Amino acid sequence: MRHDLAADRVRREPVADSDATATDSAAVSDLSTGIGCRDLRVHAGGRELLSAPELHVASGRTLAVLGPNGAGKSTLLRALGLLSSHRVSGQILLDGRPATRSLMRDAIAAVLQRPILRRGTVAANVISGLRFRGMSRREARIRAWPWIEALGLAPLADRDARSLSIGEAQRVSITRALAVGPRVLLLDEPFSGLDSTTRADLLADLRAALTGQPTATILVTHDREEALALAEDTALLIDGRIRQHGPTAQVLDHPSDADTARLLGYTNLLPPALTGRTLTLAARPEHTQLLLDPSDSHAVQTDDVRVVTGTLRRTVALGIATRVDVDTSTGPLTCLHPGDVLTTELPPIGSHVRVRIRHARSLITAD
Ligand SMILES: Nc1ncnc2c1ncn2[C@@H]1O[C@H](COP(=O)(O)OP(=O)(O)OP(=O)(O)O)[C@@H](O)[C@H]1O
Repeated sequence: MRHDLAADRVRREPVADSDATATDSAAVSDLSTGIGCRDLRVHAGGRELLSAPELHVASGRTLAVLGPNGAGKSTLLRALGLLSSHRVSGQILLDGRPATRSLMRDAIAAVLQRPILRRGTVAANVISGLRFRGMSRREARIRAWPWIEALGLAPLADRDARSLSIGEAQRVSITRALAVGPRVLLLDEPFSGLDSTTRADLLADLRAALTGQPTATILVTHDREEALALAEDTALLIDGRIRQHGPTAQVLDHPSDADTARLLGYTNLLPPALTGRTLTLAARPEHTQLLLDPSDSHAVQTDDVRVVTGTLRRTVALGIATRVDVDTSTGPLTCLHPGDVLTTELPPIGSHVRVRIRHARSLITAD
């Protein structure tokens, strides 16, 4: 099925060639395909919302733009798609050339946080994107049907779109976007309102559907799991600036400073005064654990393991884990023990305790 879809897309989009679908590192630097920008700046309300000196997503690749609320993720997406109502300067590139509104309109499809469906059936909604681009009803149906099947919507094809659950509606919205064969797919937090199972299924189906397609995809999200599931590359956006950009697994596991550490779940910051190291370290709570046995051999410090001391402040049973908060001389630490830790195993609140930290990452700045 996906092979047919890919072949079909190449027939419709002569600009796409086999190089454009490559997923090796060469594709990352291929500036002649996909979407990108140079010296992009966005201003509104008398301040700069975004500054992106350079960003590029090649055809066949997916970039996740990960950032906290208000970081400028939607601002970036809208500016790249020439959809912004703000003051935008700089250059937007489409397949290596300066983009115009009409070129961009033909090239992109967007999926937003809340699916917007028209009246009519699921099938009518999916083909509406193609109809909007001037295709006859018959041809649009022929083009759209493989996507309806690939995204598992065939059993719902004749259902009234207004009767769908939010997860089903978002699936329709994504299928409609894929069916037009966009050269650029912009996804603005499309999974954020979905329960975890629905979200995981849709992410997996979308990833499979995009594989082999000459589409440059940008996913805006604040969720690390979504970035991991969908994107080969990730950019971390904080306060309107791209702080890190690279292969997803590498970016997610190597925060460079305190802000990116917090964004990536490395919420325990350990200053040099606490660890004796020259740089601040950052660690995830799940890699930070109370040493329950005073003679524990795991207490040995190595390059990868630090042991620090503090005072036990509180414990919270979370069902799948037990959270233990410890106050150190330089600030609080959060430990996460898998499963239930019996309260009888824990020292009393206020006790002097030792905490073992593994997989800590050095931050470039000592903040
Ligand atoms: N018209 C405007 N005038 C002034 N500031 C604005 C305007 N529109 C947006 N902003 C600000 O721009 C910043 C970035 O907003 P944006 O919606 O791009 O963030 P985001 O990362 O997508 O956030 P979220 O995850 O909450 O959707 C925010 O601080 C927002 O308040």
